[in-house]
Amino acid sequence: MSDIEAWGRICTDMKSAIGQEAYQSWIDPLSLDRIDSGTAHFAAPTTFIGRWVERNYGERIRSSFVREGYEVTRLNFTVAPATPQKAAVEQENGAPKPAAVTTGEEELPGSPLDPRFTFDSFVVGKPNELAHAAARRVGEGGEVTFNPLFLYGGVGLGKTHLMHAIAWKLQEENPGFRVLYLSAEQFMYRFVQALRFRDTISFKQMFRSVDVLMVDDVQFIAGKDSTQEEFFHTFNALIDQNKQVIISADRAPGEIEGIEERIKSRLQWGLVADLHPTDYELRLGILQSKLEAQLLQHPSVKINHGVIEFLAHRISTNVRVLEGALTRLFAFASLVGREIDMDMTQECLADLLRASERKVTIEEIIRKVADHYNLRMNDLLSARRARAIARPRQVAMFLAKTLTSKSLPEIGRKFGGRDHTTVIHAVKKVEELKLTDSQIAEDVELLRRMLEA
Ligand SMILES: Nc1ncnc2c1ncn2[C@@H]1O[C@H](COP(=O)(O)OP(=O)(O)OP(=O)(O)O)[C@@H](O)[C@H]1O
Repeated sequence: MSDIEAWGRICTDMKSAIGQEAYQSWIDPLSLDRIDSGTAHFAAPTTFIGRWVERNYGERIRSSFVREGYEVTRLNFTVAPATPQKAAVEQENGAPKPAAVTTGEEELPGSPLDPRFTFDSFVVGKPNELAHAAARRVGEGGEVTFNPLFLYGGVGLGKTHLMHAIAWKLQEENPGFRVLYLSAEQFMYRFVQALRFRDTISFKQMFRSVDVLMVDDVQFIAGKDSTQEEFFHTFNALIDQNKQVIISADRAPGEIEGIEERIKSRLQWGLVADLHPTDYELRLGILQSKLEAQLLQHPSVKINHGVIEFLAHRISTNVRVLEGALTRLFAFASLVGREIDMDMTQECLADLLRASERKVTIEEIIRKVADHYNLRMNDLLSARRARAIARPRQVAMFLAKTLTSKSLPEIGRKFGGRDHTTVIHAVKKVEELKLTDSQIAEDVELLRRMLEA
């Protein structure tokens, strides 16, 4: 089955679902370019059409792709004229062309902004509160206080979401602002094109004429000397004019290898804010907000209590994976007409659950337990039998048994060369205490969460 055939079938369904007129205005002008890494890439005649389709038909298109057997979690619209074949077909059919809507944005060669990535849809928790607060401040415009704003963090933690949210907010607050958002890869592509067509003057003029420049994934220019040089000049020119620059990367400026020292140092001039890995509470908050959208889209699907908590607990890699898991569950449930329960979750997400299994080590457990009870690690490994030490040691052994796949003798060895029967006794003891001693139950739960976060 080709991607195009699948898209053809989706189009036929859409036509009957949304009506000929809406179909003609919004869906027909799109052409599917390719599907890769969970994203369906379309060419759309204008940014406006792409944005409208995302807002009004995005969920429907994504779930239609899932029904066709594709794991599509995102749609990406790039402004491009209709393909020659499509244009020819349109001419033959006399089909009306969609009205071209010109937005200020289209004059700049940036990437389209995702309409879902706004501040309203960004869930804030401890791990991302600084980055969010800084992004909000910049989004509100006004006096430039920190320049550049440098946002960094691991894969799928919300850097692009925050960048888009800033761009939306800036455009909303200052409709005349020239905000240019693009990836570092696109920056390089534009630059190489300019060199090729000997048009670097227009390139420089265009980049220096913006009010706000946002460059996503700047680590991409590592090792690309002339692009770095040009980026450096553009960056300096804008900062000199007091124009806001916002940069994102997957690590802190000082840690990006292959970038000149002078650029690294400039990148640290303003505010460097990182997005930490998500914790359980943040993941729960994000899932709850995404759940609302899924329930709206699939009103007949029911989800059992505990499933969301289970996902927040088990999938701790990145938010994109978490979102994809929820989308997949809902698509599956609506397809088979069953409610989402634990069995379905385990079965449908087996691959994701396996991949995100976090390997907790016994050393980590000993360290965390010692910290928690204000002891030294050596106390837990010692032969001392005082209750203040023996109880935490039993808790640590219990956690080692339940959170790792190590055998009882191995655990015993790690705890100062103890016998496996001591470990069995500790596990039993903590299991009993959890039922009778609420303090122990709380300690164990807290430690488990910390270790699995
Ligand atoms: N705090 C959050 N609240 C709501 N959604 C979030 C949050 N963090 C991440 N997401 C969602 O997770 C997905 C991945 O986020 P995003 O693309 O911004 O990550 P990224 O950090 O730019 O990743 P990459 O390193 O791959 O470029 C997006 O759909 C985004 O909306």
